[in-house]
Parts: sequence; structure tokens; C-alpha cells
Amino acid sequence: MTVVIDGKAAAASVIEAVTSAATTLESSGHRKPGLAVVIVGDDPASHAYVSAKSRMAKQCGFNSIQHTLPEETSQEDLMALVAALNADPEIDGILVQLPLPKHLDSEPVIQSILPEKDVDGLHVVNAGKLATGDLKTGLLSCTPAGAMILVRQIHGKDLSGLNALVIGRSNLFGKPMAQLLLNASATVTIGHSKSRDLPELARQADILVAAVGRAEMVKADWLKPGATVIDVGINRVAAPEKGEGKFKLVGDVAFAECKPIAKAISPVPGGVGPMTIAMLMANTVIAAHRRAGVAAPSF
Ligand SMILES: NC(=O)C1=CN([C@@H]2O[C@H](COP(=O)(O)OP(=O)(O)OC[C@H]3O[C@@H](n4cnc5c(N)ncnc54)[C@H](OP(=O)(O)O)[C@@H]3O)[C@@H](O)[C@H]2O)C=CC1
Ligand SMILES: Nc1nc(=O)c2c([nH]1)NC[C@@H]1CN(c3ccc(C(=O)N[C@@H](CCC(=O)O)C(=O)O)cc3)C=[N+]21
Repeated sequence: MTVVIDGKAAAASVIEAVTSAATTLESSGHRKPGLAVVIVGDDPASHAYVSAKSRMAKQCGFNSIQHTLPEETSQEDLMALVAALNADPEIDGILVQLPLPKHLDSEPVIQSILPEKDVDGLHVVNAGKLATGDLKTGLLSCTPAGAMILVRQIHGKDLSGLNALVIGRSNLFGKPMAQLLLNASATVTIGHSKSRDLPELARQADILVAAVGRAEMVKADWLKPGATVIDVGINRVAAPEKGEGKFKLVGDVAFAECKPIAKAISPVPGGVGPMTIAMLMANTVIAAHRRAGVAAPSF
């Protein structure tokens, strides 16, 4: 029987641990962890994610502040807001929702966030710590950290001898995911749009992670029987069966046909997505502990 990995349940247990760490921190005389989420423009999907993040931060007992800037915000104004949040002693974590409107350059914005407040794990200092094998003193990118917790449920901490394929090489997900898998001693391949014969690479993989953004790209005949499949893709596709003009979310993996071949598979929705938000809360509570000079929990 294939295991359908329950990301909601795994996220709920992370959230429980985060909430309890936040409560303990506060009852020992420190202030609440503070998370600032910055969103520019009015993309409805981004707004939905940001409100989910703000809601969850409140549920964890954080001080959660949302900054909503108009579409026409300038690079200077956005950078000035980040500088103010860097200097704000009440703020432990800063997240700038991506993608930014086209006229803005995200890289200087991300790099201007203080590394110790970079709860997205995208600052070069945090990316560099991960790349050099320091997983303890920086902040990890939320989605790969969450995906790794799901992999650990199936395989434990040591992935020695296992082949892993990550499809996608973004800074937000693919690269840090590959590094986490490598750190756990998997033999890692990274596939992308210029790879030759992805299906053949996939058939070698004991652990297949798909983060492309192409609905149901990974088919049943790509899988090694008994593989663990982690689906990171979030694709909104038409769902006429739900009514005219309705949409549904699907991943990068053709779930129904892949499920019988896999040992374990994460669904979309209800897989990696909820873990991303949970790990953002985990990073915020870690940053708050470090700022307070108290030993931080690990997740
Ligand atoms: N569940 C969650 O919490 C999160 C989900 N996501 C989702 O994950 C997906 C990927 O996100 P992200 O990494 O930010 O996306 P990017 O668009 O930054 O990266 C996509 C990657 O997929 C590769 N790619 C594109 N087309 C193909 C193809 N036909 N064959 C093989 N590789 C291809 C690209 O290759 P190349 O580099 O050559 O262009 C690139 O490396 C999206 O669906 C996104 O919504 C992202 C973050 C969080
Ligand atoms: N700076 C930055 N950091 C991010 O981590 C970041 C970002 N920008 N921009 C966009 C992507 C995407 N992302 C998701 C978070 C949660 C779900 C999630 O909770 N998904 C639910 C479904 C939600 C729904 O129903 O719409 C699920 O998969 O079950 C999905 C996707 C974070 N991202």
C-alpha cells in the first residue's frame, strides 16, 4: 500500500512545537516573536498566501505585521521599508513575498534583509551556510526544509545509498533542496529545462522531488517502482467538473497514475504547501530565540 504523505498533519505538529517554544520564550520574560510580511501589488494568489501566513503567525502567538504596498512602489521605497524593518527591535523575521511586480528587482531587496532576519533563507549568507554544510547557525529556505521533514518520515535522517533527483534549480527551492539531500548523504542529481531525458534520470531515483511549475509533468512511467515522490509544484488548472470558470490545484506529478507505483507520495494540495508555512513559523521562532540570546529549538 502506498503511503500518501500527510503534509497537513506534519505541519500541525511543527506548528504545535513552534507555539510551545514561543509561549516558553514569552513566559521567560522576552517579547513575542515578531514577523513582518511584505507584499507588493495585488496578485490574488500572493495575497491568499500572505494572509495564510499572517493568520498562522497569530495562531502561533507571534506579533504579525503585514505591509501591503501598491503595485507602483519604487525600488527605493521597498528598500527603505526593509531597512526600517531591519532596524526595528520588535521584528525577528522579514519575508518579502515573491514574485515582485516586473519593474522591481528582487535580488537587491533580498540581499538587503539582515541575514538573521531572513526567514525565507534566501540571503547569500544563509544560502552559503547551507552550501558549506552549516545547517545550525543560519536560516534554511522554508519549502526545502519542509520537504526534507516529509522525506525523513519515510527514510529517516540518513539517505546513504539512495539516489535523489530534484527537478528544478531555483534559488528558492531546487538548489537548497539538492543541498539538504546531499547533506543527508543521498546521491543527488539536479534536472532542469536543459536536461536530456528527464524520464530516464527519474527512473534511477529512489527519491524524486518535482519543483517545475508544469501541471502533472511527471508520469507513471518516469518512476522507479517503490520510489518516494515529493511534489512541490502548485499549478492552478481549469476544473470544469466543479462548475464553469472553476479552478483546482494540481502538482507537477500526475498523482493518480503515479500513486500505485510509488512507495510514498505527497499530494497537492495537502503535501509540501502546508509545510512551507509551518517552516516559516519555525524560522521566525528560531530567529526570535537567537535575538533573545536563548538556545533555539530545532525542527
Ligand atoms: N509548495 C510550496 O510551498 C511552494 C511551491 N512552489 C512551486 O514549485 C514550483 C517551482 O517553483 P520555483 O522553483 O520557484 O520555480 P522557478 O520557475 O524559479 O523554477 C522552475 C525550474 O523548473 C525548471 N523547468 C522548467 N520547465 C521545465 C521542463 N519542461 N523540464 C524540466 N525542468 C523545467 C526550470 O529550469 P531552468 O532553470 O532551466 O529554467 C527551473 O529550474 C512552482 O509550481 C511553484 O509554484 C514554489 C515554492 C513554494
Ligand atoms: N518569499 C517567498 N517565500 C515563499 O515561500 C513563497 C513565495 N515568496 N512566493 C510563492 C511561493 C509559493 N508558496 C506557497 C506557500 C504555501 C502553499 C500552501 O499552503 N498550499 C496549500 C494549498 C493552498 C490553496 O488551497 O491555495 C497546499 O498545497 O495544501 C503553497 C505555496 C510560498 N512561496
